Amino acid sequence: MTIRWGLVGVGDIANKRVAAAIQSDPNSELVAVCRRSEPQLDQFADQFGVPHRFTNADDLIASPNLDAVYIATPVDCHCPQTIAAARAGKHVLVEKPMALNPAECDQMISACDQAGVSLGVAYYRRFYPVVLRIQQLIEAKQLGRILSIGCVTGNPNRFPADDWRVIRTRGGGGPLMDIGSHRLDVFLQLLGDVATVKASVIDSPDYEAEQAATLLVQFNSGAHGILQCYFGTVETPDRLEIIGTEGRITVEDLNHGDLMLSTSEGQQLESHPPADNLHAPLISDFSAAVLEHRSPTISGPVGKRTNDLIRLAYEDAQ
Ligand SMILES: NC(=O)C1=CN([C@@H]2O[C@H](COP(=O)(O)OP(=O)(O)OC[C@H]3O[C@@H](n4cnc5c(N)ncnc54)[C@H](OP(=O)(O)O)[C@@H]3O)[C@@H](O)[C@H]2O)C=CC1
Ligand SMILES: O=C1CO[C@H](CO)[C@@H](O)[C@@H]1O
Repeated sequence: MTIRWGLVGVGDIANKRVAAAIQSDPNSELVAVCRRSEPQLDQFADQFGVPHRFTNADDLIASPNLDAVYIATPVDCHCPQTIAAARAGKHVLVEKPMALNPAECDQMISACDQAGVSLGVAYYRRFYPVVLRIQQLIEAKQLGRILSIGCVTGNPNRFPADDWRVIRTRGGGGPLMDIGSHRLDVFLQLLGDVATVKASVIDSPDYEAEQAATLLVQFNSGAHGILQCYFGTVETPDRLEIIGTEGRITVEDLNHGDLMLSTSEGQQLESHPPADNLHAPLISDFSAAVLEHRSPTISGPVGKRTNDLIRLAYEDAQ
C-alpha cells in the first residue's frame, strides 16, 4: 500500500523540497495539490506532474482518494486545516511551527486523536545525522556533564510589513517562531525538557513582529540553553555549540554537518552531512509510521512543546 498525499499550500517550501520528498519516497504518492491562486497552482501541478488540483483546501481535504494531507500554508492556517483533515479521516503532517500557540496545538492533537489519525510536525532537523551523532556523544557522556547549548540563527530577508511571517496573527511572531522554533526543537531533542524560559526581544522598526529574540532557557538537568535569532541580518549559518565538563562540540553549520569534538585528548573533526532533500527523511518516517501503525517520530505532542517554550518566551519578554 502507498500513502496518497494531498499537499495544501504549494509556495516556497513545497516547491523547494516537500513535493520532491513525497515523490521520492517509495511509500508515498503525490496525488493532489492546493493553493488559491489558480495560475500558480497550475504551474506547480504541471511542473510536478500532479493529477488533481484544488483552489480550496476544504475541497482537497474532502477528496476521497487521499490518505494524508501535508500542510505547508502560513502558520495561521495550520490549526483549522489540521482539524478539517482529521475530521475527514486523513493523516496530517504539518509544517513548523505547529500552530500560532499551544492552545491551537492542543486542539490539533485532540482532533487527530479523536479521529484515530496520525499527526506529525516538520521539525526535520531531528533526522540530521550530525544531530543524531551529537545525541549519541551526549548519551555516552563524552562531554561529561552538559553545562550549555547555544545556537545563533539569522535570516537575511528584509520582510515587508504585509508578509505573513511578520504579522503576529498570521505567523505567530517573528524570527523566534519562524527560525528559532527549529532550534528549540533541537535543544529539546538533545538536552531533554526545559524548566524555565527567560527572553528579551528587539522590536522591528518596519513591522509588527520582533526583529530579534534572545532566549535563556534552563533545562530540567540544570544546563543552560542560549538561543539568538534574527531577521534582516547578513546570512548567519546554523551554528550550534555544546559545552560540557569534559568536552565541547562545535558545529559551524548544522546544514553542512561538520562537527568538531574537543576534549582533553585533542580535537576531532567528523563529517555527518544531511540528506540532499532535508524533508526526505521526515516524509519517509511519517509514511512508514502510518503503514506500521506507530506514532511518527515528531508527533503532535513533540511539536507542541516548542510552541509552549515560545509562548513562555514571549510572555517573559513582555
Ligand atoms: N521546514 C522548513 O524548513 C520550512 C518550513 N516552512 C514552513 O512552511 C509553511 C509555508 O511556508 P512557505 O512555503 O515559505 O510560505 P509561502 O508563503 O511561500 O507559501 C504558502 C502557500 O500557502 C498557500 N496558501 C495560503 N493560504 C492558503 C489557504 N487558506 N488555503 C490554501 N493555500 C493557502 C499560498 O498560496 P495562495 O496564496 O495562492 O493560496 C502558498 O502556496 C510555513 O509554516 C513555514 O514556516 C517554510 C520554509 C522552510
Ligand atoms: O529554515 C527555514 C528557512 O527559512 C525560512 C524563512 O525564514 C523558514 O521558514 C524555515 O523554517
